Amino acid sequence: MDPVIFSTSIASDLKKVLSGISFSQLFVLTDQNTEQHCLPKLKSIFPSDTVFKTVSAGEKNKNLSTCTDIWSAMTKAALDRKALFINIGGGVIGDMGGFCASIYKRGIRFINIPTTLLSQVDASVGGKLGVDFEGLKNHLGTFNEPETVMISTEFLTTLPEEELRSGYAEIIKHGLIQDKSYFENLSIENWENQNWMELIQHSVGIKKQVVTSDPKEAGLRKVLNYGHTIGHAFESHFLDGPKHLLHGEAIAIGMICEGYLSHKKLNLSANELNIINKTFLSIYGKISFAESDFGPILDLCLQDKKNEGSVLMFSLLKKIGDCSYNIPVSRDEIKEAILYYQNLDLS
Ligand SMILES: NC(=O)c1ccc[n+]([C@@H]2O[C@H](COP(=O)([O-])OP(=O)(O)OC[C@H]3O[C@@H](n4cnc5c(N)ncnc54)[C@H](O)[C@@H]3O)[C@@H](O)[C@H]2O)c1
Ligand SMILES: O=C(O)C(=O)C[C@@H](O)[C@H](O)[C@H](O)COP(=O)(O)O
Ligand SMILES: [Zn+2]
Repeated sequence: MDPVIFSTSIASDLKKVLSGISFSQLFVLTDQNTEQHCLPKLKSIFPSDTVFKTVSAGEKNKNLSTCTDIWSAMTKAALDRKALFINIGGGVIGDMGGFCASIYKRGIRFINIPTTLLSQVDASVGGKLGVDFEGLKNHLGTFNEPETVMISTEFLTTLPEEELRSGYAEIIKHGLIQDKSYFENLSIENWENQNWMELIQHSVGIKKQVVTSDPKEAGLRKVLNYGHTIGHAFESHFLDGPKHLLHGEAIAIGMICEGYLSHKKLNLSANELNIINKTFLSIYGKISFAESDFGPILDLCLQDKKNEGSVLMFSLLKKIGDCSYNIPVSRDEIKEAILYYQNLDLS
């Protein structure tokens, strides 16, 4: 069975899925927003002994302390190894809940119901699970696939616009790394009004094709990380402060900086670099930061999972729709790329 179900009637489809799985008990994880906006769409179908657990929302709670809280709730409920864990939420809940399920009693099965655009187009597929640690993105984690992923655009109706916009960055990424015509057909000026299901299905198709050929990121899968070396560094650096960036906003910055590196190191044409810059700047604008931010952001890049020893390895574009990986980049070149972003003209 294809583990990804595109649903137009999420409650009845989940009921059907559950009737086909034998489990001892259900454990349902939400965050405070998905408890309010998404759980009510499904609650009536859960058996009366279902255990519900809600955690605080957002990236700053994607950590071991929240995992401990989740594992305590699972233990208190005496979940056995035939229990089924259901994640209802965005990428934070999917990554962290999947991780908690995969570790508890050496692993119980889980289902993902992604409720943000970002988690539907990207985090839904590929089995990357984990949490942040000591300020580093997804530093602790594992690969493990859910039993099923159920995607419904019904959830997007309550999603704040900035979260929709954040998810759109991963859609643009999919075009840039693998599919030029997908990128060219995105209506950037009118990005809020799209046929979301069509885009989700296309993005999931691209992602599936990549992760099927390289599930554990030995090689090709690194292309999905375009924009993420520098993007994750920005996301981590600004996590606790007033300039907090959503994942998609951070990787949009990363994709501009890494577009510059692509131009410098792989001859991405000036014209295509300009198109990439205009695309991201028109949707995400520009953030400003100080000279004092550079050092910590560069240090964070040193911890990227694609690096080999002390060599920083990037995924960069040869042209739009064609991404290479394992490209060594020096600390000075990263600094130059961030300066390039800082000096870009918004007009
Ligand atoms: N595993 C992967 O392959 C993968 C891929 C991409 C991103 N990620 C990770 O995903 C995370 C980002 O995911 P995200 O953008 O979904 O963030 P998120 O999970 O924090 O969700 C964003 C916000 O939207 C709220 N929300 C979720 N669904 C809602 C709904 N339907 N209505 C109203 N509010 C809703 C959440 O409570 C949260 O406040 C990052 O941690 C990133 O590292 C993982
Ligand atoms: O699925 C992948 O592989 C990706 O790199 C997709 C990214 O969009 C996603 O943000 C992922 O969580 C990043 O993984 P990491 O290995 O850089 O932590
Ligand atoms: Zn991402």
